[in-house]
Amino acid sequence: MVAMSTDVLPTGAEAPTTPPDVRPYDAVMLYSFGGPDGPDDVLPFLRNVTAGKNIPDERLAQVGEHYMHFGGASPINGQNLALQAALSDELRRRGVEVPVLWGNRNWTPYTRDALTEAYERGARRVVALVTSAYSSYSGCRQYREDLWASLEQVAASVGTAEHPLAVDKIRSYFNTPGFVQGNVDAVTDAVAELTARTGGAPYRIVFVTHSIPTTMEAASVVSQARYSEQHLEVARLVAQAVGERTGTAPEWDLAYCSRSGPPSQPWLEPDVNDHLEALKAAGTTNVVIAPIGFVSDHMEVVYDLDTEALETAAELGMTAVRAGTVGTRAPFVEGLVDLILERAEHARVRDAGGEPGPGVTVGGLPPFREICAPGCCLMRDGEPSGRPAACSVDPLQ
Ligand SMILES: CC1=C(CCC(=O)O)c2cc3nc(cc4[nH]c(cc5[nH]c(cc1n2)c(C)c5CCC(=O)O)c(CCC(=O)O)c4C)C(CCC(=O)O)=C3C
Ligand SMILES: [Fe+2]
Repeated sequence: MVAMSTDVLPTGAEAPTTPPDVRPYDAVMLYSFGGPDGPDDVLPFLRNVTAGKNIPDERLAQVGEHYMHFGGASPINGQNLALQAALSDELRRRGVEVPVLWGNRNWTPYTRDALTEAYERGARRVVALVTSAYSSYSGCRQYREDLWASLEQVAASVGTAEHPLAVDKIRSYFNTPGFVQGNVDAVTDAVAELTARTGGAPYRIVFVTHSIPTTMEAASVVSQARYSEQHLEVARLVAQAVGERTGTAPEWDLAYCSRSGPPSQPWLEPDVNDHLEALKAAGTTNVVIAPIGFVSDHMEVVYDLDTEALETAAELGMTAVRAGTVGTRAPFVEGLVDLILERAEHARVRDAGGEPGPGVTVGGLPPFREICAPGCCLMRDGEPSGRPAACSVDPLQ
């Protein structure tokens, strides 16, 4: 006689599928930077971005000019609409019923309007997904400060003393499988294109991100690894995976774009243009430029890289291919949905008085905090910002 087991499903049977649980959240907010939709928006947008900051008029005129090359419209809004649709589709595919809203810090649709709409539609608990994968003042805390200010505005407009809805934030996701895989796929495609153009000559990968002041870099260490270390980790993982896929071991570097601020203020270097020059002088002629610092083809990518850096490379006689950004690539979108569901599970555990397990990561750095530590990313240019920030242990720290 063979003992029959009743607690094991017979081979080939489908497990009953219950959709993943997104509770306690009743809305997702894609939370982005914003950008102008046309020439008349450019100046007011730049005034929003630079309010209270020490950016010389000269630099503003220069950046305004970059937008004018593209009809006065930033590509970022269309890219966010596409990501919003892709996230909605992926959530629906998994059977998760939750609206995906979109709110920006610096242009319409503004965060306060997205949150007011969410409130009016009955949402009380929202999970925010920032369109920046890395932690620093610019990529994390500034979003949290603007979120706090937006929640104050929503409270004022609906007439409550307390914030009428609670917003949690998805952790910085640079070291998660979907973001890294999306970049591996994008760089692999670029290597294939470069190889087709050069006949397989040796090449180098120049990873690029947004430069920040060195004071902001130093303050980003509170977030578990500095801004530059976060990028070096992604670069290492991507170069290694691309090497495995292509049967090469590509050499690589990390360079920076889009610096602003007065020349006297140190920012992270080398600038990508200077770096291409140095590489050429040292004998490199073929490069893939991989903008791992950006989740889609923002103005920094289409202007500072596609216009300026590719021009520099051409002047130097180099063959350069700019790799895509993760955009709406499937591994990235699926990874973001995994993060939304992970955050929901962690919120349920905390609500029940428990301590959630660690989030999923790749590589050697820890999962970044979901609830920011006191003083996290506090400095922009050497001074504490002095503004309350949402999604932290204490909004005033
Ligand atoms: C780290 C970082 C990210 C990545 C994280 C993230 O994605 O959020 C980012 C994103 C973006 N930055 C953007 C635009 C601008 N950033 C500026 C100014 C600054 N950025 C900084 C850093 C970052 N910025 C810093 C340290 C400054 C100096 C002033 C300050 O301390 O804040 C200025 C003012 C003019 C200038 O100085 O260039 C503009 C117009 C856009 C929209 C682009 C589009 O339209 O496609 C996006 C996505
Ligand atoms: Fe910026």
